[in-house]
Amino acid sequence: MAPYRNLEEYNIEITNEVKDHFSKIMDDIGEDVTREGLVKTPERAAKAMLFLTQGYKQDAEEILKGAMFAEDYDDMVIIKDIELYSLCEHHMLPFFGKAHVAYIPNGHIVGLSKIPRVVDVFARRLQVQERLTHDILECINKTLKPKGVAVVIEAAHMCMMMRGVQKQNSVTTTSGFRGQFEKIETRNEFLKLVSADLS
Ligand SMILES: Nc1nc2c(ncn2[C@@H]2O[C@H](COP(=O)(O)OP(=O)(O)OP(=O)(O)O)[C@@H](O)[C@H]2O)c(=O)[nH]1
Ligand SMILES: [Zn+2]
Repeated sequence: MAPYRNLEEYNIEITNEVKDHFSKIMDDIGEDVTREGLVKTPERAAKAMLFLTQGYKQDAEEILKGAMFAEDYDDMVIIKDIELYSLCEHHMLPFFGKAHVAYIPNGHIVGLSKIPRVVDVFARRLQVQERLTHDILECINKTLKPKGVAVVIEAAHMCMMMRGVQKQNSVTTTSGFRGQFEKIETRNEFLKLVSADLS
């Protein structure tokens, strides 16, 4: 399913239900939901929440299968610095950062844009960073069946910044490696290329 772009793509019934819930929350926190600036806010918030969680309606394997091409190339392919925005499942506050994904083809390469699309399918759900990392890793491993796949995510969590422990500069790094990336030399080559500034 394509990302939401305009009104018609939102299911009216679900949008209205989520809108009513937001209206109730705003009332519960002490706002006057009838004041001018807030009249459309429950609907906007409902659409924003549905946009940010649209990954539940999308099929990452289908996205990859849609652009797999037979090719002999069997060296490392790295797509780095893929920006991501997700919502932590504990507080439903954003966490955001970058994903670095690599794979070593095994007869098939995949359209490059499909890797960031897969990242988004899993990021646009309620997540923990660890599961997000593994969801991306396992999807590529299962669908593309490469010789190896690696995923590293670096992210900052708003629930640790705006509230709770209130640490502004901590970054969480998670990683997963399958196949040839389980060998230390391959993994190190990937990590070296990801941290290199090529500009
Ligand atoms: N492992 C992991 N933890 C996360 C992630 N996002 C948020 N958390 C943590 O989830 C934990 C939930 O802990 P609880 O003690 O149940 O919640 P809390 O009382 O709001 O905790 P504080 O954030 O410490 O105030 C917190 O430690 C969060 O930092 C994530 O992606 N991965
Ligand atoms: Zn959280």
